[in-house]
Amino acid sequence: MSKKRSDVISWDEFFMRVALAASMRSKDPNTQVGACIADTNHRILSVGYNGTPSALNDDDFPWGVSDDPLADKHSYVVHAEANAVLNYRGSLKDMSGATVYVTLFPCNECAKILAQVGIGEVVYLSDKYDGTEGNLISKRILTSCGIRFRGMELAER
Ligand SMILES: Nc1ccn([C@H]2C[C@H](O)[C@@H](COP(=O)(O)O)O2)c(=O)n1
Ligand SMILES: [Zn+2]
Repeated sequence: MSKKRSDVISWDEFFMRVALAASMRSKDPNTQVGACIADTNHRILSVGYNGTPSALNDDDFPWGVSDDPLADKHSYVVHAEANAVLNYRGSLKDMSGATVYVTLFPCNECAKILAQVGIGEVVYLSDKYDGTEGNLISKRILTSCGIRFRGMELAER
């Protein structure tokens, strides 16, 4: 009788790879972000990536950055974490204590949304905006709300 496989990927790696796969759907030429929300029973609740609202034709909107808010992508893009929360079709109560796996550390706006739906933990791959104003505010929000956060790395496969 053959033995079961023991070298399976961890839950952390599995959910982060789902988030990474979601990020590959992003049309943003500079920063592609994916998020995967998993509950305490290791079930995926929702997935999202950064993009314009689905009712909006993303060919008609800017993908660059500008001093003019009308011509700046940030004015039109919904963040990956926000989309993951908004895409969920179940009861928001299910998100209580859930973990969000995100390829980029959440901004302060997303931190508020994650706090409001009761997310318990944030696991992130990159923190490339570490130390910026928004990043510091985000960390203050998460810490004050008792939301744990930790970085992780993905091995090359
Ligand atoms: N936690 C985050 C942070 C940013 N995003 C999105 C918003 C933009 O599409 C892009 C950031 O663009 P950049 O300023 O780096 O050119 O990433 C997100 O979805 N989640
Ligand atoms: Zn955000």
